This record gives sequence, structure tokens and C-alpha cells, in this order.
Amino acid sequence: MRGSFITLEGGEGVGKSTQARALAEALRALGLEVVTTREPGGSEGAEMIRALLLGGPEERWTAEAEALLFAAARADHVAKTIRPALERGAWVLCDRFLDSSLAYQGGAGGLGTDRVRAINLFGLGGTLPDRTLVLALSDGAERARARDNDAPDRIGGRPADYHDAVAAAFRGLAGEEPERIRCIDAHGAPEAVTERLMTALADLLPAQQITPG
Ligand SMILES: Nc1ncnc2c1ncn2[C@@H]1O[C@H](COP(=O)(O)OP(=O)(O)O)[C@@H](O)[C@H]1O
Ligand SMILES: Cc1cn([C@H]2C[C@H](O)[C@@H](COP(=O)(O)OP(=O)(O)O)O2)c(=O)[nH]c1=O
Repeated sequence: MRGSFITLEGGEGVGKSTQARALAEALRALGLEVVTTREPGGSEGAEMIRALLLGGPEERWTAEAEALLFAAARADHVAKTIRPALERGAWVLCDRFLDSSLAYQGGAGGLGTDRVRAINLFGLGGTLPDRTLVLALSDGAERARARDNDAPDRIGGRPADYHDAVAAAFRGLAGEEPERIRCIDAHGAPEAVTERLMTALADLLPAQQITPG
């Protein structure tokens, strides 16, 4: 049986990477094979594109070229890493995916979500997340600043109003697709957040064997 494809989304510093690790452990404890991966990146070619996208000056790419590079990296990542894992029955837990492009390039970047979705769908071959967990946190920017020692990457360093627009775009996407996209409160201890994420995945989990006592 095909595995489930789960994506973690949200702005900078909201705890996606931390939760990807914790959630993978929680799912493995249920006996599932779990592959964790991230975007941009997750395959050899996509990691090379990541360096092109996140390094260098702001004016390195036009808005259109930036969106196409994210889509190209994603097409390679899906074909080389995500789809093979799902087909052998593994669960895939991906730190950022298509909704990041919709929120950053489409919403905050002004290209529009429909156009950004269209260039991405071309490369995805129908592989889309079964569930998307958007982490919502008021002080993510501060956590990201502390983590990055005030040296953000090319996109993380954009002004606060860009990142506010990203957060608003994620909320809008969740409103449009409430079955797939769930907004999760990311405040509090990491363990508490992981529990909320597991609750939001409950309907996808295999039924637990109940052994009569
Ligand atoms: N629940 C939490 N409480 C306090 N700090 C946290 C929590 N989750 C993550 N962090 C810390 O906040 C920073 C950003 O977390 P990270 O997982 O890297 O976020 P993201 O991947 O969303 O950018 C890291 O330094 C991490 O250790
Ligand atoms: C996947 C993706 C990421 N990004 C941006 C978000 C981040 O600023 C940057 C790198 O992501 P990431 O390394 O996950 O940053 P963080 O841990 O701070 O959340 O790339 C896009 O703009 N569009 C996309 O499609």
C-alpha cells in the first residue's frame, strides 16, 4: 500500500525542522517506515538548486525565475526521493513543499497562487500531499534570528511585511482546503506541539491492534 505524504509548512523559525524530527520518531514508534526530507532540496540536483536560490544577493533572480527554480527543484525531488518512497509503502515527511511556493512566491511575492500552482503541477506527476500541517507561531521570526545568528538566507532576510504576507497566505490556503491543510498552534513545549500534530494525523494512521488482556 502507498505510504502517506505529509508536509510541514509555515514561516521562518516556527519549529518545522524540530517537529519533522519528533514526528518521524513518533510515527516510527508505531512501526511505520518514515522518510524525512526537506525543500528546497531533498535530492542531489535539488540540493544544488537550493544553493542557487538561497545564496547570493536579492537581485540574483527575477520573481519568475525564482518560482521556476523552486518548481524545478521540486520536480527532481519528487521523482528521485518522494515518489519512490511512497510507492514502496514508506511515509514521507517533508519540511516545506508546494504550499511554500504558493505562499512565498505566489502570495507574498505577488505572482499569484494560480500561476505558481500551474508551473509546479507540470513537474509533480500527480504527487501531492495527503495532509499538510501549517505551524502557526507569533514569535517565529525571533527564534529564526537567534538560530541564524542574525545572518538569514536570501529569502529569510526579506522585510517583515513580506513574511507577514507569507503567514496570511498560509492562512488563506488553509481556509480553501480545510480537509488537507490543518493549522496547528506551535506555541509551547516541543512535545506538546508534536502531540497536536499527531492528533491532526489520527485519521491517516493505521488502526492499532488491540490485544485482548
Ligand atoms: N517548541 C519550541 N520551543 C522553543 N524553541 C523551539 C521550539 N521548537 C523549535 N525551537 C527552536 O526554535 C528555532 C527554530 O526552530 P526550527 O525547527 O529550526 O524552525 P523552522 O524549521 O520552522 O525554521 C530552533 O533554534 C529550535 O531549536
Ligand atoms: C520550499 C520553498 C522555500 N522557500 C523559502 C522559505 C525559506 O525562507 C527558505 C529556506 O527554507 P528553510 O531552510 O526551510 O528555512 P527555515 O528553516 O528558516 O524555515 O526558502 C520559498 O520561498 N519557496 C519555496 O517553495
